[in-house]
Amino acid sequence: MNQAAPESDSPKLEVKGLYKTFDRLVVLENINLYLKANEFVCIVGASGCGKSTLLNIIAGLATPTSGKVLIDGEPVLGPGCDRGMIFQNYSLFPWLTVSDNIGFGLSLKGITKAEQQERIHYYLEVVGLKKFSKAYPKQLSGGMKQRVAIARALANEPEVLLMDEPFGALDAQTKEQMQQFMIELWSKTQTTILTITHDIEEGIFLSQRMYVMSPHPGKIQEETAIPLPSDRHLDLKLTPEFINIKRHLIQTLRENPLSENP
Ligand SMILES: Nc1ncnc2c1ncn2[C@@H]1O[C@H](COP(=O)(O)OP(=O)(O)OP(=O)(O)O)[C@@H](O)[C@H]1O
Repeated sequence: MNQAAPESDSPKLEVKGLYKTFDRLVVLENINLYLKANEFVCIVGASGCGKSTLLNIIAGLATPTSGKVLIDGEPVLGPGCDRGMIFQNYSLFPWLTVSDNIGFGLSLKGITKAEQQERIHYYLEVVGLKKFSKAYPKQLSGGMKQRVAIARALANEPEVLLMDEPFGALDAQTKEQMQQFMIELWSKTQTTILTITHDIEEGIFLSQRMYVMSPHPGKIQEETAIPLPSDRHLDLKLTPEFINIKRHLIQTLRENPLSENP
């Protein structure tokens, strides 16, 4: 069920009546969603339901066929510094050190050298990589590379952080460490975060609200509140409250047909 934003609380990010068609294939149909400032929201859905297409449109990397995306009430017309994007494959510059990767966007924005250094140091500290400031990406583990990518996005101080399956390339243990890291980072920075994932547990653990997408065409099937404490530890995944939410979401996703698309 699509939900309009509550009137009294103007959203940080809003998607309104959004459709996307490739040739004659309708990939997204009437998507409506919102994020309040400082919220952590996940969109969960099966492969091929249009999650990446939706996130790319929100990022301004693709255009909708109709409908709009608003940040603080202003329409998104293309990529912008108000949105930081994290991809599954880290997308770091291999020839730059960790510090230079984090500072890359800052030098392009004309920020003074002194402020660049200040932000680099601050975000190195936030992601726990101070000792690796001079290392190159190839010297880092997958989880560390993703923390550099997150620090680089945050250093630009975006209004919203968008993450596309950010831990999908990591092994199970590192993935859980990154989920814990992300919750702590979110409490520290209070960034507004929208993540897409096909991992239901990850979605529940990270978010305050979730949107479930159904395929053919991609629609918002349900909005689900996650009424769990905001101070979360991985053991939360073993509690009856967590398992009940997981059961509900699994059953909701099972109502969907199998994907016939690539
Ligand atoms: N540029 C494109 N041209 C034509 N069809 C496309 C294009 N991009 C995506 N699609 C189609 O849109 C549908 C949704 O793809 P999308 O990658 O957004 O889904 P997804 O939910 O993110 O899947 P996954 O989790 O596997 O990445 C698929 O059927 C895909 O083939």
